[in-house]
Amino acid sequence: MYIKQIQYRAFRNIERAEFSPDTGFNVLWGDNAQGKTNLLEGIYLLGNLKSFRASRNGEFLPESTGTAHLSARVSSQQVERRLELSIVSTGKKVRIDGKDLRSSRDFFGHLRPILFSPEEVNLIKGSPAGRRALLDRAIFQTDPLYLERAQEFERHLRQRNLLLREGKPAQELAPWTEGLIRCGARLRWERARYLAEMTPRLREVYGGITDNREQADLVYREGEADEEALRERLREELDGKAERERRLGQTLAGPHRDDPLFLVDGRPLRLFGSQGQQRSFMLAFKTAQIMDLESRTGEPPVLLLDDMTSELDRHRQGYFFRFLLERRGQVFITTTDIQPLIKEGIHQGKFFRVRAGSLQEDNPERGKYDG
Ligand SMILES: Nc1ncnc2c1ncn2[C@@H]1O[C@H](COP(=O)(O)OP(=O)(O)OP(=O)(O)O)[C@@H](O)[C@H]1O
Repeated sequence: MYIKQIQYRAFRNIERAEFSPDTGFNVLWGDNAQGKTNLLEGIYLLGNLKSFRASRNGEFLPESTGTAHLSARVSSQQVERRLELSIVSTGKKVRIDGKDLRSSRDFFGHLRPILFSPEEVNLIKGSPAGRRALLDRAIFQTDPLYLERAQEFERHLRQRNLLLREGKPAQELAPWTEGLIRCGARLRWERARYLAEMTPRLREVYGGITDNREQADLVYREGEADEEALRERLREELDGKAERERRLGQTLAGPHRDDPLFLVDGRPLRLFGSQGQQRSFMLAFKTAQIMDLESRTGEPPVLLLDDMTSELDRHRQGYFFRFLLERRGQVFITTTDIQPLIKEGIHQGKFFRVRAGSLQEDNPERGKYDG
């Protein structure tokens, strides 16, 4: 899977930009606040319809008004498609090959970008919501329907919480409790199943980064069980908390309260992890995610690496760049300083200089490595 060509119009500080990326490495380099991350964000939006850093549509628009347009020609499994996204402050509209889509569901899966950004490392020590989001985003990349199932769960959760807050009697709550158990057990099952497949890879990669001096693990509840057993378990949890739920007016058990455990040598990183361990863990998580997605879809996903050099030391960078250089696949890397990338061997591909929201192809090292 790769982007053949991409266009931006009136998107953040990018008035108009258009480029044809390399099928391998693409380095977007320039000073701070020039628009490098905005360029990555545009790609991320074309894959996920949701940003990694903004929640309101208005934030994408210059002066918060007008319409932003993003479009890309994407090649996947030998099929080329044109993905288009228009954003106004009140919503988003999507088209594929010039046709309006009624549901965003049909938009997903044509471009699957995986992002590695420095801010994400903080999720490991932050609130459980961040760790859940990391896991949920990874699952959504493998199965876009996961989003719909998560939304269905949210709907039941909101309604059940409302009834709890209003102190409604048990019989009025019952259908929502049943729905919540059904949807909640399903989400737990999908999370456990995903992790059962990806954690062996994560352990292996983490071992590689630390020369097998440390062992990583990611534990989500008790692991995989069949859906029926998970339903029974959630029902018991809710029964046990019924009184407190009434008092507090909220649902106290379910996938929205779970906290996936990120462990090194059996100890939670959240409590005991050093900065270095958190970074290594995130690197291993992302690498395992890439490998997993690649084996499921049969083609490498598009990688977006936002300013990695600021976050990883030479050893970890070296490990990751060796992995990237060995695989096929399209990669977009932003940086203020290209020298460390060139030292790691990333001198093939295309270099784009980013200045005040515009970009120009410009390889400062051209010629040096030819032949
Ligand atoms: N909605 C918007 N309208 C106009 N300009 C915007 C909008 N949102 C962000 N910007 C501008 O985009 C620039 C930031 O771009 P970006 O975050 O891509 O920087 P960057 O090149 O990645 O920098 P750094 O290296 O510091 O991460 C800033 O100049 C900011 O003012």
